[in-house]
Amino acid sequence: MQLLDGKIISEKFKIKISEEVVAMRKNSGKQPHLAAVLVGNHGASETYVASKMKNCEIVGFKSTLIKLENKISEEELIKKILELNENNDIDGIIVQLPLPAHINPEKITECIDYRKDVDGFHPVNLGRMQRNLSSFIPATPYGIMLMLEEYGIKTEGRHCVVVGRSNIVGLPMSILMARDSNPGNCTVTLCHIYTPEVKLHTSQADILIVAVGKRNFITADMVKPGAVVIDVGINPEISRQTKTGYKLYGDVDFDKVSSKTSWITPVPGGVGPMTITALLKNTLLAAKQRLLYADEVSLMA
Ligand SMILES: Nc1nc2c(c(=O)[nH]1)N[C@@H](CN(C=O)c1ccc(C(=O)N[C@@H](CCC(=O)O)C(=O)O)cc1)CN2
Repeated sequence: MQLLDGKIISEKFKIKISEEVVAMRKNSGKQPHLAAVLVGNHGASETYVASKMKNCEIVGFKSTLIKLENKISEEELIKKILELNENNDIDGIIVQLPLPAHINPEKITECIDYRKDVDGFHPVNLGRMQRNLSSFIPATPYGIMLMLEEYGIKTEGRHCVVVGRSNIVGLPMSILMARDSNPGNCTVTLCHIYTPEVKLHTSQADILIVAVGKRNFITADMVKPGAVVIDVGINPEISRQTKTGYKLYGDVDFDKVSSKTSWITPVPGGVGPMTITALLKNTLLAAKQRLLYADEVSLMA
């Protein structure tokens, strides 16, 4: 078993991004700028957004955090996003998920200018991605693709099983792995938490990607010997010893599964850091596109 180390890979990518930012600033005076909208006081979201802002600083981006109250109306939030769309200094916009229950995330996603949608959640980006056209790819699946590429994992002709069909991870992941690309060109099965006898599918996977948000969902008997296992789950649990603080667990029973695999991601330190790095790459791309095609209607080639 070998570890797919997201921490190491993400550091390598961040060095490359920083170098590109230095060159961009020197040649054009432009500095990529990410705006993050955080609604309410969701603890984990606050941590993730803080990490995004810190990483922007590390690679030399500008960043703006817009913190809004939990009780903000959908209309007010849309108004805020439309202002960010119009702000010429901002290249990328993200709205941290989940949103409070009274706000429809689909409606919010569609309000973001797709040319600034560095989360890649807008239907235009999803459609373009499915057609293998230039687009922003959702950060977690993009981070996984970068990791597979970096470690030289062969995907072509292999059977990839994705468990979890969310719009931000499972669904786009299944599209990317099926696309005519490298990584990609897999035979893909997309399962979800209600798929009957999910083990019948997972145990046939050469590449198993799991994003269901349930600790120990994948046990050793569900994994094919020699499989590549990518664990997207982040499940915090209070430490049993200290009863204070928490430890993070994935969706895969790492201790029992890892010895059966050829490659596996740890949690933490696997997919999570790559998610942030992929967002930085998307923001840099947005800034480059805006610089190149400042007066064009469409920014995508
Ligand atoms: N607008 C978005 N909302 C959400 C996304 C997203 O891509 N865009 N994804 C997730 C959360 N997420 C990013 O926002 C995210 C999750 C985890 C990590 C990460 O670095 N995890 C670390 C552990 C961090 C910790 O100690 O808590 C790891 O796995 O090593 C980064 C980003 C939902 N919402």
